[in-house]
Amino acid sequence: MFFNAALFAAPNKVLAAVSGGVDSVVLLDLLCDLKKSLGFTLAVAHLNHQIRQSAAERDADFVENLAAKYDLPFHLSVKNVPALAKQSGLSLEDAGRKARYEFFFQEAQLHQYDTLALAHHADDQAETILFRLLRGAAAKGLSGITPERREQGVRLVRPLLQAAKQEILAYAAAHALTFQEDETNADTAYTRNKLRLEILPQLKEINPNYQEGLRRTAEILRADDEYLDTEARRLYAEIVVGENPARIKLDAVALQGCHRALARRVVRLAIEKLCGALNDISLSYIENFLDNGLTTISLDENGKLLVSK
Ligand SMILES: Nc1ncnc2c1ncn2[C@@H]1O[C@H](COP(=O)(O)OP(=O)(O)OP(=O)(O)O)[C@@H](O)[C@H]1O
Repeated sequence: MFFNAALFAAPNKVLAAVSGGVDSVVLLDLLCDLKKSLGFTLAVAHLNHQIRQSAAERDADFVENLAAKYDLPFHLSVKNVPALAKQSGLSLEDAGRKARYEFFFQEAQLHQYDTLALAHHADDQAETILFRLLRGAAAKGLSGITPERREQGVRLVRPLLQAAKQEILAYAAAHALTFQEDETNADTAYTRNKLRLEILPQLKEINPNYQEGLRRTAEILRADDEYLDTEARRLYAEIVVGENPARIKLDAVALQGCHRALARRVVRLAIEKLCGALNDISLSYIENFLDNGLTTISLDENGKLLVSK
């Protein structure tokens, strides 16, 4: 299935996250087409990360013009991601992701969009799973990108998750769609690019259906993860002894006494409650927290994560 149209229905108010790259340009074109037959509401959101100034402005202008071409409302935010990364100690990639999702949720809530559509595709899925596997990950990380989930009252959907990059490029060519190229995508100094450009093609030679194998593994792990997550949420409610938007304290004895599989999840849940949609928490961070008998997670005034006894 190239595009999962079943994720959309008439009363939906959809906000499409458009970076200007080919994936989200194709997503927007498909959504506009579907809107004609289903009649849902559609708008475009773009975040200017200010990472490479001239390219960032070029992308923002491009997406604004694209929204105008389709006659859609356009929501823009500009965030100084390099400064945010410095303040918080996050990588540029993580700080950009955090800023992006905060903006998407804010806009969705402000304008009552119930659905946020993102253009992740099958190659992103394979790349994400392998990247996390190499770095060390639990079932949640290896269950990959979810096609549909709910967060902060908004439904996040990825209708292109089963589409291969080649199919997306072919659609763009067939419909004469123009898009912006990200020059850094070709730079194999970045691990993710090296995976995408060098390793994934070799995996394809070994098994042309490797993406399907990874997809199936991810699906099984997702079900395991959902079950354990429900248990962890129940446990969290029992062992949290203090909770406010900047600080969470867990009961030390209860945390040390429960199974490591659940303890890891309780700590992750606490971090997610403080950091919102930052979903790439490293496994070693959580292991250190538990190994050192820590109980408290907090955010300093710059949004930096701190842990203590
Ligand atoms: N600057 C942006 N403005 C609006 N939407 C964006 C922007 N950057 C990315 N997106 C949306 O997020 C999707 C995923 O982007 P990308 O693959 O660059 O991010 P990622 O870091 O790999 O994934 P994620 O942010 O979900 O973890 C894009 O297809 C697009 O829908």
